[in-house]
Amino acid sequence: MPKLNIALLQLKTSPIKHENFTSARRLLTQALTKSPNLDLVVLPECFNSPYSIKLFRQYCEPIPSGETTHFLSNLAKEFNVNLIGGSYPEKTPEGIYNTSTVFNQQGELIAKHRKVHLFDVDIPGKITFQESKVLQPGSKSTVFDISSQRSKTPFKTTVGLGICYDLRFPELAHKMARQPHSSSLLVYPGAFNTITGPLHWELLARARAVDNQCFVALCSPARDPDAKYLAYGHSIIVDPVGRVIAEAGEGEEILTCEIELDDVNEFRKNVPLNEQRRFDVYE
Ligand SMILES: NC(=O)CC(=O)C(=O)O
Repeated sequence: MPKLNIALLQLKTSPIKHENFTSARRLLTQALTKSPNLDLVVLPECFNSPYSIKLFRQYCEPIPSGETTHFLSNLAKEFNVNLIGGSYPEKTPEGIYNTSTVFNQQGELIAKHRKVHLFDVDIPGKITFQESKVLQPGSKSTVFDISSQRSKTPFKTTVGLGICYDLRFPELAHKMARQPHSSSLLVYPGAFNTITGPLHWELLARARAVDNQCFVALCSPARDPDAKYLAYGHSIIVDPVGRVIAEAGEGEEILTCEIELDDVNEFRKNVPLNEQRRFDVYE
């Protein structure tokens, strides 16, 4: 039975970029001490800086030539682990993107996702956030294959990747999880907040898992009570049936879980939604 061992590193971000690198390395070291068979490690959205419209410009860097990409690539290679580098602001000639990079065990950049749906909301008296004031939206869905030689049960599987607000859009998840990609796991580095987190974080993770009959993993930054933006925390992993199989609290934490990849095919066989869809009716 192929099993994927995953760790979500719910780290507390600092305004000092290098402190975030130190935290990522420290948590990864602890995670591997606890679970030496880790196949995939995930960092949170905006792991190298505070999540702030005012700061994206200050922290942005080119990918792959910037220091954060170098740091992540070296980390993946040094620890011999597949790594989803949360997200960080990417500087390009056409503007800034909120971008997630993925590295294999050799430290090679194997995928890059630019947040497609920008977090533009206004809930009066509660939260106003307008990513589009500073960021450009990505225009592609992202899937990639990972394999692992670390695991006791070597495997190859397809993973879909979104960032935070992307989670609210079932169409993007469907695209990543249906044929021809058939992702068995959808990963979203995400920084929901203390307003929308309690309302929708778990609900959306479970909804995307049930819709697509796959595992869903959301990796949040830890909550920092002194920060302007209060991240929700509660990094979470949901199985293809929609059950929460691991959940963190609010503070800095490493969430690890063993994912039985065969559960995806089994549940898709038992409840064959993919064969039963009626696109003739929906279109
Ligand atoms: N921060 C986000 O991109 C999304 C979010 O907080 C929400 O959808 O709620």
